[in-house]
Amino acid sequence: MALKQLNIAAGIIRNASKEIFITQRDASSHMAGFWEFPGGKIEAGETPEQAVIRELQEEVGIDAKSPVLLKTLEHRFPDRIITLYFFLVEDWQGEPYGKEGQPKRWVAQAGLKEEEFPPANEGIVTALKNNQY
Ligand SMILES: Nc1nc2c([nH]c(=O)n2[C@H]2C[C@H](O)[C@@H](COP(=O)(O)OP(=O)(O)OP(=O)(O)O)O2)c(=O)[nH]1
Ligand SMILES: [Mg+2]
Repeated sequence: MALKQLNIAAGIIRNASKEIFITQRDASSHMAGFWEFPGGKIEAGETPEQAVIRELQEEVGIDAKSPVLLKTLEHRFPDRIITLYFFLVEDWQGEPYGKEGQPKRWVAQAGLKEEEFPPANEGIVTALKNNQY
């Protein structure tokens, strides 16, 4: 069986106090219960930047301005290969919230924990913790 190939755009929403807005994945979803940077699948005909702007409107209710691509990571799960495009979002309109009813919280960048995120996020979480971005 061919592996599913998914392209995902996610937003690292960071405020002036160096806190990052994260949300928890639904119990019924892939990677259920893990915390994530809000985002989702890049649709046909969309650029990763267009996708992250749309996903942040849909999931957390903000209009992201000038997202900056920080890092692209590929991860192979038993049933799928995903490519993740992580964007830094420091400029937006609105106040992020769990628009789909998902739990959310602001967490200090230095207090991020790799084990709270899906395995594909390890590289980006470590880089953020180490103040690489
Ligand atoms: N948004 C997001 N997804 C992540 C992260 N890390 C990670 O492995 N993923 C994986 C989990 C999922 O397999 C995939 C995201 O897909 P998704 O289910 O959120 O897609 P979507 O928002 O378009 O949702 P849907 O329309 O299919 O319900 O990427 C992350 O930090 N943020
Ligand atoms: Mg999503």
